[in-house]
Amino acid sequence: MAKKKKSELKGWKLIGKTMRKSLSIFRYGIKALGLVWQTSAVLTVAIAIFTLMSGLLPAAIAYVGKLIVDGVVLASRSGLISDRNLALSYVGFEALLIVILAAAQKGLNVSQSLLRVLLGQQVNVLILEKALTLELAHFEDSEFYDKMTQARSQASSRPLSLISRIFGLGQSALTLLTFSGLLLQFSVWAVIVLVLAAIPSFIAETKFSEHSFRLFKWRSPETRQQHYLETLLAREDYAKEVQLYQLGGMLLRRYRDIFDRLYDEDRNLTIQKGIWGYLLGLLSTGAFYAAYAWIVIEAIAGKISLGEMTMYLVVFRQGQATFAAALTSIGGMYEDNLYLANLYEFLEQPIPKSEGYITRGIEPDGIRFENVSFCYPESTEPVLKDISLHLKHGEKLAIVGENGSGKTTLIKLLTRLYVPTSGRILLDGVDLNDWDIDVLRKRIGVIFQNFVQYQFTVGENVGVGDVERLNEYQEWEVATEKGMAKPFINNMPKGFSTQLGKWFKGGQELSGGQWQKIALSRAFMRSQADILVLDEPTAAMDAEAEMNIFNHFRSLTKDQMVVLISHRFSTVRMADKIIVMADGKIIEQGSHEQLLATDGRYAHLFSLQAAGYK
Ligand SMILES: Nc1ncnc2c1ncn2[C@@H]1O[C@H](COP(=O)(O)OP(=O)(O)OP(=O)(O)O)[C@@H](O)[C@H]1O
Repeated sequence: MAKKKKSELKGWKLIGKTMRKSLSIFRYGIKALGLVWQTSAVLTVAIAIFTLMSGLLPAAIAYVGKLIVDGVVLASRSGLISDRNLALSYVGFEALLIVILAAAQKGLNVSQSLLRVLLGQQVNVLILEKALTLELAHFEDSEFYDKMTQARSQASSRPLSLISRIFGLGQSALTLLTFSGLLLQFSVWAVIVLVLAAIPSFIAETKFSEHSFRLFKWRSPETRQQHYLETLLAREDYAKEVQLYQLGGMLLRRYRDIFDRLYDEDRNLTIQKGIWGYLLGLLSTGAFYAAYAWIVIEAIAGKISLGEMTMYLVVFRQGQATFAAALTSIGGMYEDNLYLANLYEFLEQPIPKSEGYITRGIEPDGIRFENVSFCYPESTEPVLKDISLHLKHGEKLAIVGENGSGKTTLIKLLTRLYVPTSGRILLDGVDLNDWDIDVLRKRIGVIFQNFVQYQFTVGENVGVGDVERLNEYQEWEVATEKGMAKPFINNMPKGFSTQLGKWFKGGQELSGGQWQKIALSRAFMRSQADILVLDEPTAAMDAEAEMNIFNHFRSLTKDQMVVLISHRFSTVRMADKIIVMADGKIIEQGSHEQLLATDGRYAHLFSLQAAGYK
């Protein structure tokens, strides 16, 4: 008894699970519909109307088919002209219906194609807008990156696919309902056979959808790896090293290996899907021919007319195909939903909003680090430990220290790309976190070691330093003068209008030092900023350019606070204040003279470098 109850309970649970699963296919339907409606209300309405027409017409056509056959039989028996004309008029009517159906189907196709393009753009913009709100830490988090890649890879086509399938389902439902109406006149059993025969393929479809989505999700890291290898093999900036180190063969092999692994899984899935599809299709075919034989027997027995026989056969054959298509649609919707869940997971990822709203400092105190420590996310090892320093307005600070000592990290905190794990950073007496982020960012001009080489014109490459004055020629001139880029730009045939980089037609490549001069000019372009952060700004420049810049450094940077990272002591010595970092800590600080007098780490490094020049 208890056993029976247990198995009953199990049965209910299974039914509940299946129901939930079936209902879940509509979960993102409303969202997708909203998205599609937002993209183009006109096209959405057009698709709905064409769907309705395509749903209703097949039954009408089948019915007219019956009228034609019966009309032909009648006319051949009676020999009357009026009967012949009636049969012919049915043929004409059917032709008209077919023309309308074809128009509706074409209209559906065209509207869907247009909507697909618009929707693809809309979803991609949504994804990119979201990407703009992300913090640097998100980009460095591989799991999150995977989510974004997944969202981008397919989701632009999925919302339309879901909507098309929902509409398609509606269309199939209409066709089936009208077909069932016709078929019921024959026998209710025929309707039941029609429905039952299609169910096994539905179950298989849902199962395979889930499986293929899971594969897609697991594979995200591999797919990204493949993209990366493609980039290494096919991008101009990697080509040099790939050729000279003869990496091509090895990279291509890795690329192939990943493909082979993925292909094995794909092949298995496709073969399984094919075999199951075939076997379950046999069931449907068997059911169809059983019903066919039944209808034929009834016609021979004279219980139905020839016209009715033709109609039932058409209805049965088409009805079965429609039913199977509807169930496949449901399987597809299930798959679309899984993908859309992924897209919305990405789009709805909560991003902690910057709370800061302060736009003015309390006192002109400059920058102050108070016992700042920092660990990178997902790491417990502090990269900065108890950093305290003060930089007044107009002062120039240089940071020196061995590789990996935390210099760049310190400026990432100063520019608020990251937030300290403990301690605080103040600007003019206000915690950086309390500053309005836009106001704060406007106050800072920065070049990182790995600044971006935009494939834009020379002028724009400088102009991006202050996007509000992106195209102001006068400003480009002033900034490039300061950044020592003016002479070589003047020598270029199109001056500031020269396209840089090799990606686009007519692009010209620059040398490493020339790029760096462009980057430095970009930082000077932000002349309204009162904080200038320069991470190795002259490492690639020739000695003369470097000396020129630093001889005029004070007049170039006027009253700006400057934070400069450099391994070159000739540059560093010009700063008002120098801090020496080691292992995330400040081990010495003072002016060049003070630090030399202390005869510590700085003095040692300075004398090493000076000796090298003797
Ligand atoms: N995004 C990151 N996530 C985790 N750890 C990082 C990240 N960036 C840097 N680190 C680690 O932080 C430490 C300090 O790096 P940082 O780039 O600040 O050094 P640096 O002093 O600027 O070195 P260099 O002179 O080579 O430019 C290094 O040990 C590095 O491995």
